[in-house]
Amino acid sequence: MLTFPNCKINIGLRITEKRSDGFHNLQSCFYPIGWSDVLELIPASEFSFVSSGLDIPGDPARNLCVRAYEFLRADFDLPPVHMHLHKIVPIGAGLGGGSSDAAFALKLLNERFSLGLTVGQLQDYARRLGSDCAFFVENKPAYCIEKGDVFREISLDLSGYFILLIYPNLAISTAEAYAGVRPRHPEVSLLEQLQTPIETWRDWIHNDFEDSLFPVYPVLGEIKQKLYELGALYASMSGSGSTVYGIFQAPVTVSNHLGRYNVWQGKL
Ligand SMILES: C[C@](O)(CO)[C@H](O)COP(=O)(O)OP(=O)(O)OC[C@H]1O[C@@H](n2ccc(N)nc2=O)[C@H](O)[C@@H]1O
Ligand SMILES: Nc1ncnc2c1ncn2[C@@H]1O[C@H](COP(=O)(O)OP(=O)(O)OP(=O)(O)O)[C@@H](O)[C@H]1O
Repeated sequence: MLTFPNCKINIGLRITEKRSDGFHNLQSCFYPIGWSDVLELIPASEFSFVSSGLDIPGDPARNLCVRAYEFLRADFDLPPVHMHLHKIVPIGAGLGGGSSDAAFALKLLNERFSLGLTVGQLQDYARRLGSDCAFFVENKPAYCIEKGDVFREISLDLSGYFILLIYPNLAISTAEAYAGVRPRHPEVSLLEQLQTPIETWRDWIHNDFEDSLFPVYPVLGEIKQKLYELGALYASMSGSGSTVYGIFQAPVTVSNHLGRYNVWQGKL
C-alpha cells in the first residue's frame, strides 16, 4: 500500500503562553499543502524500515514512522511490515513533514490491518508522537489551539489560489525556535482575522516566530519581501521556519534569485 503524506502551512501563528509542561499554547490556522513524501507499507516476515530521498538526521530506528508502528503494536497484534519512506518535504522547515509521515503511518496501518480506530483514537496516538501530528489525521483546514493539537472548525476555502513555498536550505530546530519567543495574548482573535479578505491579511495576520528568527536569519525576511514583489496577496513564514510561502492569484515564474532554493509551487 502506498500513501502520500503531505505537509501543511501555518496561516497566522500566535504563541500565547508557556505551559507548565514546557510546551506553548498557540493559535494558528493549519492548511494542508500538496508537497508530499511517499510512504509504502508491505507485509513482511520481519519488521524493517528504510528511507530514500532527503537524508533524515538521527537514528532510523527512532523515525516517526517506526515509532507510529511501535505505538500501535503495543496495543494490537500487528503483523510485521516493511516500511519505505521516500523523503521529499524538507526537514526543519516548519511544514510538519515528519509529523505527517507519522500520522499517515498510523492511518495506513489502521486501514491495512482493519484495526477499527476512529478519527479521535488516531488523533490520540498522533498527539503522543508530536504536536503537529494530530492535524494530519483529518488533514483538512483547521483552526488549532493549545499545543496545536486541538481543533476548531474554520470555514476557509483557498481553492483556486496558488502557493509558492521557498525552503532556503536552512534547517531550524522547532525547540530552539520556541525558546526564542516571548508569548503574549493577542487583543483580537486570529479566528476573526482569518474571516477577512485575503488581500487584507498582510496588515494583521502574523507569525510570531518571525519576530525572533528574521533578525537572526535575514534571508527569511528577504524571501518574504521578494514574494510580495512577485505579487503575493499574502506571504509569511510557516511554523517555526524556515520555509516562507506566498499565496498568489495565478502561477508565478520563479526568478533566478529564488530558484536556487528548494522551491515548490502548486494549487491550494
Ligand atoms: C511550530 C509548529 O510547527 C506550528 O505548527 C508546531 O508547534 C511544532 O510542532 P512539532 O514539530 O510537532 O513539535 P513537537 O515535536 O511536539 O515538539 C518539539 C519541541 O517544540 C517545542 N514546542 C512544540 C509545540 C508547542 N506547542 N510548544 C512547544 O514549546 C517543545 O520544546 C518541544 O520539545
Ligand atoms: N519521518 C521523519 N521526517 C523528518 N524528520 C524526522 C522523521 N522521523 C524523525 N525525524 C526527526 O525529526 C527531526 C525534525 O523535526 P522537526 O520538527 O524539526 O522537522 P519536521 O518534522 O520536518 O517538521 P517541521 O517542518 O515542522 O520543522 C529530524 O531531525 C529527525 O531526527
